[in-house]
Amino acid sequence: MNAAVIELDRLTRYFGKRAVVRDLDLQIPAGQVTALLGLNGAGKTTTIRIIMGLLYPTRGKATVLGHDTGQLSPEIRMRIGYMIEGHFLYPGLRVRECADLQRSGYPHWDDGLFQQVVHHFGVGLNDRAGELSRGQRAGVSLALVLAPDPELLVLDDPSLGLDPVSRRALNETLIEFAADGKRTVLLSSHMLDDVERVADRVAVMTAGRLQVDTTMDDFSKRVSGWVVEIAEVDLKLIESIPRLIEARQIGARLQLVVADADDETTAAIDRLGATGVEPIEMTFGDSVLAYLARRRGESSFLGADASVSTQSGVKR
Ligand SMILES: Nc1ncnc2c1ncn2[C@@H]1O[C@H](COP(=O)(O)OP(=O)(O)OP(=O)(O)O)[C@@H](O)[C@H]1O
Repeated sequence: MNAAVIELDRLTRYFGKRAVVRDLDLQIPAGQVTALLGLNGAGKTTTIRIIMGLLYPTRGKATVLGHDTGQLSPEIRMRIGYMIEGHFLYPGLRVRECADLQRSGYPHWDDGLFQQVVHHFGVGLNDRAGELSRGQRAGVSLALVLAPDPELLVLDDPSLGLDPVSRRALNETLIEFAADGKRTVLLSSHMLDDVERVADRVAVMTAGRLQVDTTMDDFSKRVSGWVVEIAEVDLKLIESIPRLIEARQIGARLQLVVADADDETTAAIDRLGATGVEPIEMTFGDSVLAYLARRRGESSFLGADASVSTQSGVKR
C-alpha cells in the first residue's frame, strides 16, 4: 500500500459522556480516493474535524502529512484543501472576487483550473455568490479548494443536496483531480452511486466504529448474499452463520449477507433447512446498506462482528 497521508490511531472522541468516535484505526494511502460512509450521526464529520485539527481527540492520535493534527502549521494547512458541508460563500461577492480573496492566502494558485471548474458547474466569473444555486455554490467551493493545487483534499459530504447534473460535475471534477495518482482525496458521502464512481477505497463507520476499510474491489469480492426460502426461522441457526453481516426477513424469504463466505457459510445455510437458496448479485450499494442497516436496527438479526479490513483481516 502507498504511504499513508492520514493516520488515525485508536482515535476516540467523546461529547459529554457519549463516545462519538471509538478506537478508530485508519490509514488513508497517498494517491487514492477514499470514501468515508456511515449513517447520520455515525461520526464522519467529527472524524474529519479532528483530521483538520479543528477538534481534539479525547484519546488516540491523528496525523496528517506526517504531522499531529493538533499542531498543524499554516504551511501544512496550505497543502490541504478542505470543503465543509453546506458550501458557504460570502453572498455579496462575485465569483471572481471569491477567487481574489482566496488566492492571496496561497503561494500557488491555478487560475485556469479555477475557471475551468466553475465553468463546469455552469457558473460565470461575474455571477454573485448569493444568487447561485446550491449546486453552483458547490462548484465554486470546489474550485476554491482545487485552485491552490492541494496534495490532500478533504470533502465533507460534498454532494449534500445537489441535483444529479451538479453531482455528475462534482464526480467528473474529482476523478480528473485524482487521475494522475499524485493527490489524495478523503470524502464523506451518503451517495453510494457517486462513491462507486469516484472512490478507490471505502471505509464504513457505524456508531463511531470502523466496520469496513478496504479497496472497492476487495469489498465487492468479500461480501456475498443469498435469498433463502424458509418456512420457520430459527434464530439460533441464523446466529450460527459465521461472519453474518445482516439477516432480513422479506415476506416468506430471508435475505442473508455475509463477509468472507466459505464452506462453513454454505454448511450453516444448509442447516437452516431452506426449501430454496439463491445467491444474490450484490451491488456495491447493497453491500454498504447491509452494514448500515445493522446499526439502524432494520436488520432482524444483528450478527456478530463481520468487519472487513485489508489492514487486520476479518475480525471475528
Ligand atoms: N459539538 C458537539 N457537541 C455534542 N455532540 C456533537 C457535537 N458534534 C457532533 N455531535 C454528535 O456526534 C454525533 C456524530 O456527529 P457527526 O456530525 O460526526 O456525524 P456524521 O456521521 O457526520 O453525520 P451526518 O451524516 O449527519 O453528517 C452526532 O450524534 C452528533 O449529534
